[in-house]
Order: sequence, then C-alpha cells, then structure tokens
Amino acid sequence: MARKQKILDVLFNDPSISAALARVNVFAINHYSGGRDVISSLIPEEDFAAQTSYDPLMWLEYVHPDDRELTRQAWDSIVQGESDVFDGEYRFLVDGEYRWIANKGTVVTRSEDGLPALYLGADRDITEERRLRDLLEEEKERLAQLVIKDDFLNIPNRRYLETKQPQFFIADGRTPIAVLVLDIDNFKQLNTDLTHHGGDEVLQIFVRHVSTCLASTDILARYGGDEFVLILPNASQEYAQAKAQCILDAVSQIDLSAMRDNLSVSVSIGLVHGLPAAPQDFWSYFEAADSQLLLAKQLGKAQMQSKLLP
Ligand SMILES: Nc1nc2c(ncn2[C@@H]2O[C@H](COP(=O)(O)OP(=O)(O)OP(=O)(O)O)[C@@H](O)[C@H]2O)c(=O)[nH]1
Repeated sequence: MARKQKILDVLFNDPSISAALARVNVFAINHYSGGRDVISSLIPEEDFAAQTSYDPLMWLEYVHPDDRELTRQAWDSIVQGESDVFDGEYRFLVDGEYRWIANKGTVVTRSEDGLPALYLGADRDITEERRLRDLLEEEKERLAQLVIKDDFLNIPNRRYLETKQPQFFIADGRTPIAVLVLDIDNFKQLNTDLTHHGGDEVLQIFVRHVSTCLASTDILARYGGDEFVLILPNASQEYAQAKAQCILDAVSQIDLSAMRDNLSVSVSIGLVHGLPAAPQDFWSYFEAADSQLLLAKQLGKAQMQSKLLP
C-alpha cells in the first residue's frame, strides 16, 4: 500500500509528470482520493470539486444519452472486475458540445473491495475521424448501388440479379416464387423508326408502364437491352398470372403518337412458377422462363407463356 501511495503521490503531485501525461491526453483518476486527484480529464475540474459526495460514475452524465447505456455496460464490467481494459467510443460533452471520444485505458490498481482505484486512460477526439469514416461508408454504399443499378432506367441491373438473387430465392421446397422474363417486341424496328435516342425513350416509357403493375415486393431488373426480369417472391401462381396480364395490358396502352404516328408497343413474357428446392437455383428458373419467352415470341408475340416448375 505504501508503495502504491508513493506512486500515486508522484503521479498526481509531480507537475512535470502530470503535464507530460496531459500532453498525450492521458488522464488519471484516483478513486482512493475520492476523485479529488485528477489529471487531464475532459470533465472540468470545478465539476469534480462541486461534488458534495464523490460519485465514480458521474462522468457518464457527460456521455450523450444515446451512447450512455452501452458505455455504462462497458464500464460496469470494469467495475465488476470482469475486465481491466476499457475500450469505447462515445459522444462526450466538451465545452458545451458533444464530441466523439475514443477512450482506451486500464485499471492500474483496485482497492481491497475489488473496485477500480486508479484508472489510467487516453482520450482521443475522433469527431473528424468519425465524420470522414461515415462519409466513406456513405460513398461506398453509393458506389455499391451504382454498380447494381441501371443508371438510365433507374432499376436494378443484371449484376444486381447475380449478387442479390440468393436473398430472394429460398429453395426450401415450400416458399413459392415466380420469375418472369419480359422482352419488348420488335424493338430493333422501333429503333429504326424512332432512332436509337427514340428507342431509349421507349425503354423509359415501358418501365414506367410496367411499374404501374408492381407491388413494393416485386423486383424488376434490366437484364440487358430490351430484356427485363421480374421476380415475384412468395407469389401464388394466380398472382403471377394476373401480374403478367396487367403488364401486357399496361404496355399495350403506351401511346407513341407524340413521337410518331401508327406505332405501337407490345411485350412478350415467359413465366415460371414453382416451389424451388435445393439444389435448384435462380438461374434454372431464369432459363426456364427464357424458354417460355422464346415460345411466346414463336407463337406471335404480345402474349405470355407460362410453365409450372416442380
Ligand atoms: N435504343 C436502345 N436500343 C438498345 C439498347 N440496348 C439494346 N438495344 C437494341 O435493342 C434491339 C434488341 O433487339 P432484339 O430483342 O434482339 O430483337 P427485336 O427486334 O426486339 O425482336 P424480338 O425480340 O424477336 O421481338 C437491338 O437492336 C439492340 O441494338 C438500348 O439501351 N437502347
């Protein structure tokens, strides 16, 4: 005890040591002294002095209410002796504003009842670091979205299907799914009649019309060119058939008279519905739907052909 006391005396009473520690944001709290000996705390000295009875948890009041519970839990495990090392990030009230602080420190000594007596830690203001980290995360998310989105039509693209399909394709033998492949009829001719730019406009009008039939859980993606994939997770066969009919009707309503007279748009649809079971995957459903699309084209276009998969 005498040796510990000596260490504490040096630590807290030698101004050169206190100053050296403060320079690297090391703070020390001597709970033996009822919290009177403090080096370099973010809490103003007068707030310590103003305490009528010493509360070793008073610092938690400076932690942002949203971060307080987690911080308290982490500190509790120190108090209870489950760990000596504290390593946390929280917002802390400094000069009237909340700053993000990283606090890493350790209990140096415990009193006889096992409670932390001397705690040495380093506070680091990471507000700017956190802001940059958040910006980077947002940017990464934005780029990730760009990669899986068709920029022109503002819907998911083929890469989306390739990366995300396991999420909606549940091959447990009891979760139904419908996969539809849509292809605009005679789009090559539309491009010739309207120019490529006009064809682009038709693609946008097409997506707008198809979207009037979609529910929030339906996923429409552009597979490429004038070919689209529509996934209806958890859909009944009747729901899928009605969806295809809605799309056929909506596309037949497209009016291109503002661009050129006597032009109409139609779509052919291949539909498969089933209860996928392992080892089936999304692409086996896609291939089957694509075969149905081919059949619809061969049978005269502007129609839907469907198949039930086991
Ligand atoms: N305007 C435009 N045309 C595209 C785009 N991507 C692909 N195309 C064209 O779309 C046409 C697709 O034609 P196909 O689907 O092969 O044939 P189709 O004329 O639609 O005939 P069917 O599918 O048998 O009805 C091709 O001429 C492509 O050059 C695009 O982003 N914009």
